[in-house]
Amino acid sequence: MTYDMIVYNGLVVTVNPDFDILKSGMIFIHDGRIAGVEQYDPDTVLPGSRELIDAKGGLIMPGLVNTHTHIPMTLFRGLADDIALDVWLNEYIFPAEAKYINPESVFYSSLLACAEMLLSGTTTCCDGYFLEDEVAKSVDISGIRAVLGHGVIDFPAPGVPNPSDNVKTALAFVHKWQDVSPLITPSIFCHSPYTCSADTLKKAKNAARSRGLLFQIHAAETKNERDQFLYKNKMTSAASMNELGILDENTLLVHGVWFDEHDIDIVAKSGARISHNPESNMKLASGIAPVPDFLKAEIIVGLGTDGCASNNNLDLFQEMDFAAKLHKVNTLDPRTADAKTILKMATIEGAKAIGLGSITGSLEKGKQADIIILNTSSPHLFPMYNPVSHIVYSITGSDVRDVIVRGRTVVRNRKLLTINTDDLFDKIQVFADRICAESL
Ligand SMILES: CSC[C@H]1O[C@@H](n2cnc3c(O)ncnc32)[C@H](O)[C@@H]1O
Ligand SMILES: [Zn+2]
Repeated sequence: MTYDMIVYNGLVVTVNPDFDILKSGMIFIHDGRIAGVEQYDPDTVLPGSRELIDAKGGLIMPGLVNTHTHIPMTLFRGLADDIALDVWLNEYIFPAEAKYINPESVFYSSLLACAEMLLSGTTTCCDGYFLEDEVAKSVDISGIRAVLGHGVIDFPAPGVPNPSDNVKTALAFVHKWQDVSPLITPSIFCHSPYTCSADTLKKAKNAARSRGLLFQIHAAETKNERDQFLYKNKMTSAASMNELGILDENTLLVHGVWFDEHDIDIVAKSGARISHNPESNMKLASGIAPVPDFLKAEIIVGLGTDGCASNNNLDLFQEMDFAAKLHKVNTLDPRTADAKTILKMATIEGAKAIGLGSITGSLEKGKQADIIILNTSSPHLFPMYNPVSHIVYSITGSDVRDVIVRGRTVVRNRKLLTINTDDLFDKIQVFADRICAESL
C-alpha cells in the first residue's frame, strides 16, 4: 500500500487513554486518517508514501483542541485591559463590536486568529460569535478544524439588528454550513442565561437538539453574575438551565467559575461538559473554576482560551501551563491538575467536550490525522526527562514546527501555507488604525 504521508523519526506522545510514549515513532496517514502508529529506528525501511515528513528528533503529538474562542476578537487584542468583566463587556467590548464588527472585519480578524492558532499547534477550535458566516469562510481557507456556533442574544447584535430573529439567524448559519466541509461542524451559541430569556434558551436548545448540534453557553463566569441571577430568579443559573431542559451531553458550559456543589451535581447528572478558560478568568479577575471538583464528579472538562480581548493570545501551550499552576496554588496541593490531566484537557478531553472525541484529540488508528511536530532543539527544552512535563510546563506555541490537519500539511517549518500573513497584517493594520484613531 502507498500511504499519503508518513511522519517519522520523532518522539511520539499519543495521548490515547494509556498515554503511550514512543522514543522514536512513525505515523502512517491515509485518506486524512491515521493508518497506524509504530516504532521507528534508523534501519527501518519506510513503505511507499506520497509525502515523507522527517520529525528530526522533535516531538510528535496530537494537535491541540481549543474548546472556547471568539475568533474575530483578535481585532480587540489589548484594546481594553485590566477591567472587570461587566465593565469590560458593557462599556468597552459591546460598544466596540457595535461600531467595528462587520463582515469584512470579521473575515480578516478570523483569518488572523486561525493563523495564530495553527502556528501555535491548535488543530481544532470551538467558536461562538456573530456574523459567523464570515468566520466559517476564514476557517475554511485556513484549514483548521472547527465547531462554529452562531451567537444568540436577546439584544441587537452585529448582523442581527432585530433580536426576535436571533435563533432564526443562527439556524440559517447551520443550514448553510452543514455538510459543506468535513472540517466545519455547525453549532449554536447562546451568549448566557442572563442575556437570553428562558424562551430563547429553550428555542435555541430545541433547534440544536433536533439537529444533533453542540449547544454552547457562557455560565456562572463572575460572582456578580451569580449573585444577580440568584436574586432575580431565586435559583442558580445551573438549576435554571436544568429546569429548562437545556443541559445534556451536547451542552458545553463555558467557565462555570461560580458553580457550587449543588450546581456541580446538576451538571454531572445531566452529562453536560465544561470549557475551562483559566487565563481569561484570571485576567478579568472572574475567579478560579472548581476544576478538581468537576473532575471528581466525572464531568468532561476541556481547555479554552476565550477571545483575544481577555487573554490576550490563543496559545494553548501557555493555557496548559497556567491551568496546571493555578489549581495547585488554589488548593495548596502540587498534585492537583498534574501534567497528564492538563494535557488530556487540551487534547482528548477537549475533543470529547465539543463532541469530536471519536475523531480527534489523540494519535490512534482510525482517527483523523490532526498532528503537530514540535522543535525541541532549543535551550529552554534541554534536557528532557519527561515529554509530558515539557509539553505542559516548558513548550510554548512558538516551538511548533509543523501542523497537519486531516492529513494535510498547513504549517511547514513554521510557515503557514494557507494564508499570506504579510498581506493579512496590512489588512488588519487598516482596521486597527481606525479603531486607534477613534477609540483611544
Ligand atoms: C455569542 S458569544 C459572543 C459574544 O460574547 C462576548 N464575550 C466575549 N468574551 C466573553 C466573556 O468572557 N463573557 C461573556 N461574554 C463574552 C463577545 O464580546 C460577543 O459579544
Ligand atoms: Zn467567551
